[in-house]
Amino acid sequence: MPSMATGDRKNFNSNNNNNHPQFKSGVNNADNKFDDSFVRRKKIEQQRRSLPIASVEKRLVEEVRKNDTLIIVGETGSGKTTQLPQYLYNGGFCQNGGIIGITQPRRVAAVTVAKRVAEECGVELGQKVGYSIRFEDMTSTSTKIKYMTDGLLLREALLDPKLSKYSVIVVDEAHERTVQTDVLLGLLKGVQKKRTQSSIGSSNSYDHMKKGNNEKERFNEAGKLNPLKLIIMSASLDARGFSEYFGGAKAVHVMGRQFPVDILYTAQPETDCLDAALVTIFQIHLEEGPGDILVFLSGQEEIESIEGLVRENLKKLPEANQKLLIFPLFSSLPSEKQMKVFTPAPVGFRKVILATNIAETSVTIPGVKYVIDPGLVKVRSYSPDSGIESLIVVKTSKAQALQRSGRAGREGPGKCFRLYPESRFEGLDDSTVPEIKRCNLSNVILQLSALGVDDIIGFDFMEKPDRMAVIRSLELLYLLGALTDEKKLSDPIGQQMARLPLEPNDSKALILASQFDCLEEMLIVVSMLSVESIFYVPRDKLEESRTVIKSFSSPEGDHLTLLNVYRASVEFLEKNKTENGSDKAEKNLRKWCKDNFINSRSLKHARDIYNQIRENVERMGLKISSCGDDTLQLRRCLAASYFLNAALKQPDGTYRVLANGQIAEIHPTSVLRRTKAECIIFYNLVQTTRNYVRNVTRIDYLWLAELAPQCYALKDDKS
Ligand SMILES: Nc1ncnc2c1ncn2[C@@H]1O[C@H](COP(=O)(O)OP(=O)(O)OP(=O)(O)O)[C@@H](O)[C@H]1O
Repeated sequence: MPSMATGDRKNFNSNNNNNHPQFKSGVNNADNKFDDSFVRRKKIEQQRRSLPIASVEKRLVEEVRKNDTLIIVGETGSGKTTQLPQYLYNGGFCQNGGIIGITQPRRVAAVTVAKRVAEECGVELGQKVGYSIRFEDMTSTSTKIKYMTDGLLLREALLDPKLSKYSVIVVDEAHERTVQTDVLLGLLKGVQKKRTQSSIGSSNSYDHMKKGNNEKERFNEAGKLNPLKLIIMSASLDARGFSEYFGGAKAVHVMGRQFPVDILYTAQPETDCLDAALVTIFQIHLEEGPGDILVFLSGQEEIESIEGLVRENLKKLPEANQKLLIFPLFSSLPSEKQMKVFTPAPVGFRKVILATNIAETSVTIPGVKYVIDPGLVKVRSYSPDSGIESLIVVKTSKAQALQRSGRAGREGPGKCFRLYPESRFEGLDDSTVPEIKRCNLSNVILQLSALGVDDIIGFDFMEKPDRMAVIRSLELLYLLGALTDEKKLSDPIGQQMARLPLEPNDSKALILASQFDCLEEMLIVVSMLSVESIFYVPRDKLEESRTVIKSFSSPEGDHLTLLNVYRASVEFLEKNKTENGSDKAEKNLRKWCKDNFINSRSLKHARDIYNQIRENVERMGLKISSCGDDTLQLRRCLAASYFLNAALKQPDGTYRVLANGQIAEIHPTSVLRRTKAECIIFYNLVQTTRNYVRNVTRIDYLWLAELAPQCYALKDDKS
């Protein structure tokens, strides 16, 4: 655990190679008291006009008109994400009823950018400007500029293979090369071809299109679907690679950054990054001028650990120096708490935001002037040999470092403190290894199969995934019964799995649960697992929370514990509704959550997800029945669905994953951490300093051969 002696400092070397002209004064928190909506609109207008991209608006619109595919590279903060869609809208790209769709790799970016653009346009969010992310749709029939996650657009392609409602699609932050982006790029290439060739008579999508209001107008005079304009965008893009992939597509560079960012490096390598981050936070707080601090950390654990340390150290400072507000930001944090980060600090206070890389691209956090970058990131990693996907901490790439420093200097000049020497920066990889090269591909394969792509190896990927990883994922889908011997989507299981917006294992669990008569319970379990951190325990209440949380614990494991929490909350809510009415009941539920150390937003999110998946399975005609208190059925169903995540206890108390021999421990947050069941199934494996399995349930070893004979019948893995 890092500690900080008063007076600790880090020595930084500055490498300010920004030869930028003098900048205008930035927006300052102190202005807030004058912020009425008129002043704010004026300020926004002025800000928009001063963005580097503003000077090339006409040229960009012209280039999009002339080229079906365009690659745009421009510095972070130059205005690509917020401005280009507005330019295209004003340039008439929505006139024929089409929509401009902009994809983002992350939900938080899609939401916050849409909010900003709606504000810039002076419209209500969800009208002309909206966003759509999994389980949350903030669009309407009037939406013309739609921000969304790349995964969401992929799902839309399942229903409308020609993406016919879009006139333009902008793939933003393409440098991140998430697996969804890569699949999307291949798909969009195909869509462009189809759109160019299609005509009313032969178009399958015409029936689909007739349903809309103005949709017929999207056909040109020759009766063809208008071509799809495709824009690939980023600050740190290998423009040549993308251009080659798109058959020599034109690349344009938007020059200039709005404000300079001074880059500083530590003089020496840091052995303890958390400690270095902590010292740097206080160094900035005590020595630098006004401005908020954004710190990039690798995960929730590190964030919570630093949060506690900052609080402790803050108390030791004179009262005048204690005006530092701490905001965590990570993906499983309830969205309400995530959004708090974006509200300005009160006058005289400084914010410090402790974030994972969800704050790395696209987002502008108002007030941030200082960025602290320890240079590490947690990524998905997949071993085709073991078939196990895990999370590991690795060094960032140069592109990521650039994106991180780009979060400063958006409203005024900024500083980025890299917690490593400059020589290490030089040695970093230019760009991040595409996720498709390091993740389990079963979901991608399932989605592509549903789109009629059976030959995954032959699919037009920008970079081909590892052959072995494809084979492993095909195997998994085959074992789950989603694919036939001919590698086609099976009917009905594969078809049903592809229709559910979930990972293949979860979809299979729901389908099987209808046969095990426990779909009601499995819907709850899968929804609760989708939101990750249901319990929220402040650091100073660890002891107290243990007793409270114990009242929900099931000796059978975490899945049943989550079920207990959900059921208890529904019971509380229903009873309260009868006594106090809906609004009061919801309010009381939030208090109940707080008293029980439950994250109320996560629980609400789980309820929303539950309702949505329930609708999905109802539409699919699955039988929804409940096993009541017969939880044996539910555990057997979990074993039948997550059989590849089965593990056996070893004499030393660790567990051996049966499918690949990997050794892991039960995560400290699991209710089975102390009881040590003989045989378990787990939901996921996390690799930090050790291997941990999370969300664990006790099962009977013999069930595996009975319920998953395709995997276990002939083996005797107990030896
Ligand atoms: N929510 C916001 N609040 C205040 N200013 C904002 C907000 N969103 C954007 N801006 C302003 O608009 C500028 C351009 O933002 P935009 O996201 O369009 O840039 P970008 O070129 O896409 O950057 P990046 O490559 O980092 O995503 C920012 O630098 C900032 O000055």
